[in-house]
Amino acid sequence: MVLNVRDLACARGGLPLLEGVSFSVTSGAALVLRGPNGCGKTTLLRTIAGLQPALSGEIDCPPDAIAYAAHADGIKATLTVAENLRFWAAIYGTCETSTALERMNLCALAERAAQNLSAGQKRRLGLARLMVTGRPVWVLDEPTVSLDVASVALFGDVVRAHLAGGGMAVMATHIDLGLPEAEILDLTPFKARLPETGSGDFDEAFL
Ligand SMILES: Nc1ncnc2c1ncn2[C@@H]1O[C@H](COP(=O)(O)OP(=O)(O)OP(=O)(O)O)[C@@H](O)[C@H]1O
Repeated sequence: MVLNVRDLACARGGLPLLEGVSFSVTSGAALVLRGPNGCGKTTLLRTIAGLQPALSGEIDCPPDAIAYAAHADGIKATLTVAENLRFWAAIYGTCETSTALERMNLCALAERAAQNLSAGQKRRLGLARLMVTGRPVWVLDEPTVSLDVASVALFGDVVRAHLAGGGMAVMATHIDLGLPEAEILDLTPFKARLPETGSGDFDEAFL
């Protein structure tokens, strides 16, 4: 399987952010998006995940191949940890949740309501969800926020195992996940040019 992105342009709030973005990710590979705050990493990931349309360009990947993990963990507050994973497994038509519990160190918390988890524990549960989707393309937006050093290492192992099993990952992260083989794509050169207004830098100063 290959995720192909060709000459993609995307916008947020009606403002073009990125243009001319092209890359390919194949099974077993990871791509890390880099760039300053506000450059459009989240916007690009949302576009790839199908949550918003591209301005132009192509994304070649079956939509049901993608599992997206956003800033919000997407967990059900009143369900327990185990119930959350069973809920997601049912949504995605899979059934095995024990591996995700184990690999994200959630076994001891399995019967705790998600609303009573700490921020890092919630994040571990949100990331465990990826494992029960059974989907090969993981699109990850700052997956390590709130995670301590041990949990970052745990998640790095999970991503490595996903890649070794033929999956792939596209992620925005400022943290080293311990994936030396991951390609880095700096989005800075793909900043969209502002529409011609005739007044140049004056308008840009207010955008
Ligand atoms: N809902 C929104 N409506 C309008 N503009 C938005 C919205 N969300 C984000 N933006 C703007 O779009 C631009 C790109 O935001 P985006 O979240 O994609 O950047 P980012 O590269 O992921 O940033 P960071 O590294 O801070 O997470 C920013 O200038 C931001 O203020």
